[in-house]
Amino acid sequence: MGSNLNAISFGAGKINIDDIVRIAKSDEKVALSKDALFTKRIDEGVRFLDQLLKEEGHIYGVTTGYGDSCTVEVPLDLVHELPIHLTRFHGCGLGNFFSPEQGRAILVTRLVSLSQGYSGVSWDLLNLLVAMLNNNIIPVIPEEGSVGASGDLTPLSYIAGALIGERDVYYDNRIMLSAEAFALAGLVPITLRPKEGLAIMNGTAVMTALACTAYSRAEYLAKLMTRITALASLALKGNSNHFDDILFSVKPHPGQNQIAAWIQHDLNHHTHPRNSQRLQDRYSIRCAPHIIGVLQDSLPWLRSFIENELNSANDNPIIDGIGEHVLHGGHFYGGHIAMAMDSMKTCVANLADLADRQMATMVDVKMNHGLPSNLSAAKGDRRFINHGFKAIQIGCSAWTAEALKLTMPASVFSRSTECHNQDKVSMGTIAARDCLRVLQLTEQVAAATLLAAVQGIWLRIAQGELDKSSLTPEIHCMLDDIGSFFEMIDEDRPTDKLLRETIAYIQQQRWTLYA
Ligand SMILES: N[C@@H](Cc1ccc(O)cc1)C(=O)O
Repeated sequence: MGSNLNAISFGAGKINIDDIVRIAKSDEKVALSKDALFTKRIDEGVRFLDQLLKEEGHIYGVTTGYGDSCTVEVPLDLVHELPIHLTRFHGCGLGNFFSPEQGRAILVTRLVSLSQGYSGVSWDLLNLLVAMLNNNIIPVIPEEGSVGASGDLTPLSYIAGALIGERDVYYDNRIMLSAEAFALAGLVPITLRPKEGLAIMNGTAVMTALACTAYSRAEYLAKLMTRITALASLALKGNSNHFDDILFSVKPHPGQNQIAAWIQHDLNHHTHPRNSQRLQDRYSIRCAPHIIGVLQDSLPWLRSFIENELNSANDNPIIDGIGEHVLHGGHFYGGHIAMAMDSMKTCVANLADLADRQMATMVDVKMNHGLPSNLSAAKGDRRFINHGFKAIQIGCSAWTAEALKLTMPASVFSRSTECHNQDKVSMGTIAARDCLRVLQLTEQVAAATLLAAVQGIWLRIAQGELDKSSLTPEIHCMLDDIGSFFEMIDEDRPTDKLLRETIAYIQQQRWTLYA
């Protein structure tokens, strides 16, 4: 742990979205900070809780039942069993399991919160979390069962349960009991101290971790849809004046302007028309900066919501060991992440819709300015039996409809629960899961539209209507790269593998866009 000199450290300084995404995707090592104030906070939190227990014998969630059961006084000889019960009765998660990558993101996000030093947890607990990450022992966490406002209690119980050796983990490409994985890695499960079960579970780590990964995908999609729009405009012989910088200077949304400037650059457009003879393109090309710009302009506030939640102590009660206070509140309430995810999924689904409309325009001879029907590259008689992008375009309609359907906000579906103690909850984890699904569907539509636009450009070049030398080096480079795995569709063939490969490249953020 401490010996990892290059490891990113927790407990001093802010952690950002990119850190979480990077650590989730790799086996990058983590460590606890040696910062003096951080060390003092952890030491004093533990000391203060021990002292309170000795002197007053009464602390909520330590010597009482949980939530609505807080009026139940637990006899002192049973207090040490309470955290184990908390982890066990919340072991009722259902649905699919988060992937190892998502599990890593959740684990590290909980570590960021606990290492704020306001949760009263011990070094043993923090060290074991660090060791789990560094040995890649990742809890198998079910996706469903959190209302996102008593924290992600149920899914996070799978971290707490793993720490005491009782739940399944991913380790060494297998799923096994955490006790077994710990033994193989030379680690020992811990006994949770009073308050430690609550500290792990009573927070927003699941939704916040998912929000970090969603942010990274959405940020990339904004750039990718910008590039796809430029490619579609080239394929459609579009009007590059629509992205003119003087035009955009009169509407000052900075993100929208950025998108327009990127498209203008991609289209090699450097002149300003005195009075244009050109037709106006359909909105899915002409208004692309206005559509993608909504996401682009939202990214700063989305980042700030997510990173403030990430760098927060989001459990209850808050333990200020240095000042000697037990502070009761509701910091497990994930309202900011709920709103960020509900908003992000709306912005992203609009990109699916945008791409779907661009696709529809490119395949349709009534709108595509002289490209073949369904963008088929078949020639002569072969045209009669070949169908080009027809089924892919139908697929886009389906993926887009599904994405748009998922934009129903989750945050407005608060249910009063837990005997009306939790009578207003955030549903942030559902919002985050919806958002990830919308991202997946949108990446699918984007992959299809990207391939169609590239095929459209190749056809246009072959028809002698687009001069290759007029393209920017960046566009050349991307076309060449796509040509390395995508052959023009002339004779009908199944394209599912090609589409999956292209989606994977999008998710790996293969193309460096507008760096
Ligand atoms: N989130 C509750 C605690 C709680 C924990 C577990 C429960 O099952 C219910 C409530 C609080 O801090 O007030």
